[in-house]
Amino acid sequence: MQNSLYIGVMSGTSLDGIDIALVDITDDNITFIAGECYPFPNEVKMALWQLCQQSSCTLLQLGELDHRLGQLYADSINNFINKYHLDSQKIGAIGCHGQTIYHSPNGEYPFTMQIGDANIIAAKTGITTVADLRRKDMAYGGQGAPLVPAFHQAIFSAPDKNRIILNIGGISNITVLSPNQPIIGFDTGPGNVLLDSWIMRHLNQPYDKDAQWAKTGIINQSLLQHLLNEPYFHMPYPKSTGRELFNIDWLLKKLINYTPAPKDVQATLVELTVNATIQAINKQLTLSDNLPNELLICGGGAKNPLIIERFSKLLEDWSVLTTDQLNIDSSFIEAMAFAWLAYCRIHNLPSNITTVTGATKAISLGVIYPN
Ligand SMILES: Nc1ncnc2c1ncn2[C@@H]1O[C@H](COP(=O)(O)OP(=O)(O)OP(=O)(O)O)[C@@H](O)[C@H]1O
Ligand SMILES: CC(=O)N[C@H]1[C@@H]2OC[C@@H](O2)[C@@H](O)[C@@H]1O[C@H](C)C(=O)O
Repeated sequence: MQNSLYIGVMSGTSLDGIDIALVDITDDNITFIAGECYPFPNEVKMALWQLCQQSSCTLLQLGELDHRLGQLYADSINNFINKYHLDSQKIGAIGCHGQTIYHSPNGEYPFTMQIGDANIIAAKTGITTVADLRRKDMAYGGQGAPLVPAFHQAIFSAPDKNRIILNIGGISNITVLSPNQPIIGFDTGPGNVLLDSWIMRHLNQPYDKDAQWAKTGIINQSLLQHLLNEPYFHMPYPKSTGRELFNIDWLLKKLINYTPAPKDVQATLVELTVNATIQAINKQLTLSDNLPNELLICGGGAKNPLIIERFSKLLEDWSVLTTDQLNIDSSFIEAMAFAWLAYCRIHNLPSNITTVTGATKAISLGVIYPN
């Protein structure tokens, strides 16, 4: 009998750390078993932050960071295996996203770059590892992102409602599951990336826990409209973005000629995250008529009470929930998705959705690194 346990590993655009999920996957069942988050050591976080912010480094720095992240992923997985007393022989495969350091899907030579050497993961854990999960989609003309919609379809499809899954990580992305309609999914824009950068700049904190600071501010409507004029928000899908566009420099440029108090900027940035998504839902989607609409939120933003409050208020006819309310831990959905992508690759099942990424072919994503 084939092993049905898979490990998924995700470190995302927030640069906060490594999420690991253990998932039991068979042809007709996907069950979350356990999840852990391993924060990055501060110097690794700083090195990644600088690399992503400046988009430049020496080849030596890049090579060493690729190796170091490979080791960090492997050590975190081994800790996870020990903590849950797992037998590595019983793990079908590890699916590791790696760390995106640049994503450029629309240039003359489109590319997406994830680091964290998967050879090291396979060697140190003794488990077959699947990585490089985005580039095959790009080779077929796709955006290489977002990839989670296929997984969302596998676990969240419902015949009797229009369900939108919203992941609010550093960047936000949606998956639209509407009965009898093709699946749509794209990045809506910033999730937490600007919120984190702004509070770091002003209060030297990595994030605004429970929106305590944003709640003291007042939304600046004219700044909000100015931010919402960003052309990315108005581009048709398929589309994907990242820290290359939405970063502190983007925000500082937009703030020229505006002088709100820093706490008001924080409040306005929460509203930007919420409104960019609502604008995308209202202007770019056609949902099946006469069905109830549900917004299902996951990712770190699901822990932000102000974000949830604003969505509930602005989508008053909708049911606004977090995936935790469906008993699926909102912190580990992306990591679960990479376990599932590994399962698909090992079984040679297609795992991209062409209507989402724009690829010309549905294909089994990822490269297998045997141990
Ligand atoms: N209690 C909380 N209050 C407010 N914000 C929170 C809270 N907990 C987490 N967050 C936010 O969530 C972020 C982390 O989200 P997540 O782990 O989904 O990011 P990620 O995996 O890097 O994302 P992605 O790959 O989807 O861009 C933190 O940086 C922080 O901004
Ligand atoms: C290039 C890249 O790493 N993109 C991430 C990022 O983080 C959120 C959003 O932007 C999404 O497009 C994607 O991650 C998830 C896991 C995805 O591919 O679905």
